Amino acid sequence: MHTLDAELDTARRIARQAGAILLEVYATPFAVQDKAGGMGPVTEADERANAFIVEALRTAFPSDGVVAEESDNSAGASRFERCWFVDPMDGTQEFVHRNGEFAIHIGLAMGGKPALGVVYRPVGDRLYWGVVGQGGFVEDATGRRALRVSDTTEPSSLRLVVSRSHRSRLTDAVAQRLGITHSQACGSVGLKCGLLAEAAADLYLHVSDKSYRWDNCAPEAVLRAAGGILTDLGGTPYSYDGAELQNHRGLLACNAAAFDRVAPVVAEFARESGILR
Ligand SMILES: Nc1ncnc2c1ncn2[C@@H]1O[C@H](COP(=O)(O)O)[C@@H](OP(=O)(O)O)[C@H]1O
Ligand SMILES: [Mg+2]
Repeated sequence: MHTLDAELDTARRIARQAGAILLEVYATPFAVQDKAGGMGPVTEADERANAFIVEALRTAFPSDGVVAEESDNSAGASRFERCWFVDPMDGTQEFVHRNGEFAIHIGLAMGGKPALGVVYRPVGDRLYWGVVGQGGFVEDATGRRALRVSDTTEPSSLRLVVSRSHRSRLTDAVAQRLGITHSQACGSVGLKCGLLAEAAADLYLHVSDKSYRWDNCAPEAVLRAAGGILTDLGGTPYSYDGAELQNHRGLLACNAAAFDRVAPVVAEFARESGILR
């Protein structure tokens, strides 16, 4: 079997280099613009990191597809056997609020499934990576540790993590239905999945249709490498072949031990709320 060692080394190197670009801009009084279509804020940092990562991936892997948040993805209707999904800065709102909770996502999907993911938090120099089926690691100044999700099975005992800036009323309602009492907020889809992958949280819910495959490809690969699961709110995995980019059906990320008890409750809630039809 192909090991993906070269892909992993390259993605980790590119993520760290892109992190340096984000930090360079973070140290300046950067301007913030609103993207068209309610797509949220964007800064010079998102755009510079996007251009750098896309160019580096195209040079290293010229025959792969590359879909990136700040690129023109209008060719997205084509399907790729191998496709990179890049979020040059996930958690732009947190970058703007200067709380450090933003990350670079570089994920590789093969045959529409996440195969490899790198999630890098420049503030704190924290790098998560994983290859599905082969495990994953987190590395920071304190060292390198293997990733493994928690084994809590009881839904009401799960530690929920939710968006800091895009928390919805619906997220609180579904948490209440599960009987959850413990929740924390954190910016970035990748950093939330990282918390699950290192067993610092057990469940993540994103109850909106306003996320895209670059938000979840690398996070899903890291989480699956650690033994976790990421699906839409109906419990169905997303396909990452490039044909559809918007996550119309929200996000559910969970440890494997509780997934079968959590997913039906979340799906029923999502159907009642009209998020799933
Ligand atoms: N109004 C909204 N409601 C829900 N999610 C939104 C949103 N606007 C943007 N998002 C998505 O939420 C992602 C960040 O997740 P979080 O809120 O968990 O930090 C954003 O990624 P970007 O910051 O890369 O644009 C974006 O895809
Ligand atoms: Mg994002």
